[in-house]
Amino acid sequence: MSEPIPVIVSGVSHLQTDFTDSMRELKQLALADQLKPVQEFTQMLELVNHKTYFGQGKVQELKQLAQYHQVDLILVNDELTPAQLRNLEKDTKLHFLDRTELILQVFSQRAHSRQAQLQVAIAQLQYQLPRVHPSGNPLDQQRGGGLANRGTGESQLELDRRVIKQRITKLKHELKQLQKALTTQSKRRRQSQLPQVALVGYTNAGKSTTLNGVLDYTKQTTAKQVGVKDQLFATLDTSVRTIKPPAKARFLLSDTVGFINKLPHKLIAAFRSTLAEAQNADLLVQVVDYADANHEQMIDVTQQTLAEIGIHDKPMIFAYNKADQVTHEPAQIKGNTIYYSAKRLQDIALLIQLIEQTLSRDYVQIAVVIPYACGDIVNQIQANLTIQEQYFTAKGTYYRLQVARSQAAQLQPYEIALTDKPMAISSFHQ
Ligand SMILES: Nc1nc2c(ncn2[C@@H]2O[C@H](COP(=O)(O)OP(=O)(O)OP(=O)(O)O)[C@@H](O)[C@H]2O)c(=O)[nH]1
Ligand SMILES: [Mg+2]
Repeated sequence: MSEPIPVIVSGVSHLQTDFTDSMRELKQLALADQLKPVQEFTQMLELVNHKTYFGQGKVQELKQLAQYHQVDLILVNDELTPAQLRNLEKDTKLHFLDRTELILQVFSQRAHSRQAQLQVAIAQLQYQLPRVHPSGNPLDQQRGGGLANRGTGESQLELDRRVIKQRITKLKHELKQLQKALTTQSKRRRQSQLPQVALVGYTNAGKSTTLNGVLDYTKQTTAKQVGVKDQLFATLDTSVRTIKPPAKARFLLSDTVGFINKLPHKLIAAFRSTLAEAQNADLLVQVVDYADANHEQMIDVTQQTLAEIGIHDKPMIFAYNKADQVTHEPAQIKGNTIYYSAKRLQDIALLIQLIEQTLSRDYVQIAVVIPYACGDIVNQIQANLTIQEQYFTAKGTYYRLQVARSQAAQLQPYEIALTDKPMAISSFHQ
């Protein structure tokens, strides 16, 4: 691997209380992008300078500091406007990467599936579009993989913009095709009649570790474990696993992309479909890094981001993870909240119990008659649902079932009244 590029991490403090944490997070993002922060540079301003972000004098100071440290890449803790970016690069001959572009770069390095790659590429091109400019700064050629500014004047600029727009259209088209196929998969999962539970939360909270813990606890050694890393945005794709707790009803558990403060809006929009599993879920488990002093703000960011992608009013369990770093007490459940460690199997057992309890609160009893021609549905019921009674009738198989409300809705075409018990036949011949 090549040497990490040294960078100065900079930002304007608007006198907000979480500025230090936000700068710390910017450094973690830098590390996640294989950059090496060597110096911090901050300015206290009520409002950022609309032309140069920092005040004019401060920009010269930054230039000297960069020379001193022999650094030519500066990270900025906010999203710069196209004009601020252009002026800063012109005035200093340095290269600037703002928080948005940095997050986009980290995402683009981590994106493995074609869907994630397309989503990030579209967000990156949309970010670049208003920022292409004929500055003549050779560093600009690094931005956008050589696609963007070549600095040969207006016509080249227009050409670049057109090329970017065409690429966006092409990628969006490809994404749409791909999503059609993925929607079919997700629909099939919904038809599996299993309740869907999604792990959501701030990046690095321990969502993937929790999913792996649940797989370990339920001894599902054949189900694939998901990647875990002490790094921001280790997970970019949604993974779904069927959980089979011994002697209990099964459910689907999905691991999703983590959130972060000031997550670029374009990226949120792009990831809407990746988060479809969370949108369709019957229950969300918000994993929180209890050991992080800033965890309350992380919960706020998660709630806001969920609202932005249209997820409101879903039943939610608050899962305060990494309790091992906070207390020696064993896991505890208080209402819809659990304090646990994803690394302790006995804690995972308690989490599964809370999930089951919460899901079963929403359970109903129904009776259905499934025609003999609908073998698929019979298989799904036999494999996944809690069957209380079952026998053959002249019209099909009778089942009395204990199911989540969402599952009941899917079986509605076959539903009969619980009091209405059709006559049994001893066997059937097709
Ligand atoms: N001490 C301790 N560390 C934990 C616990 N759970 C997770 N971790 C660590 O926290 C780090 C992040 O865990 P992940 O499971 O990758 O977190 P994530 O929420 O999936 O993160 P993203 O995919 O980046 O959003 C890893 O280094 C884990 O080993 C825990 O209960 N206790
Ligand atoms: Mg993860």
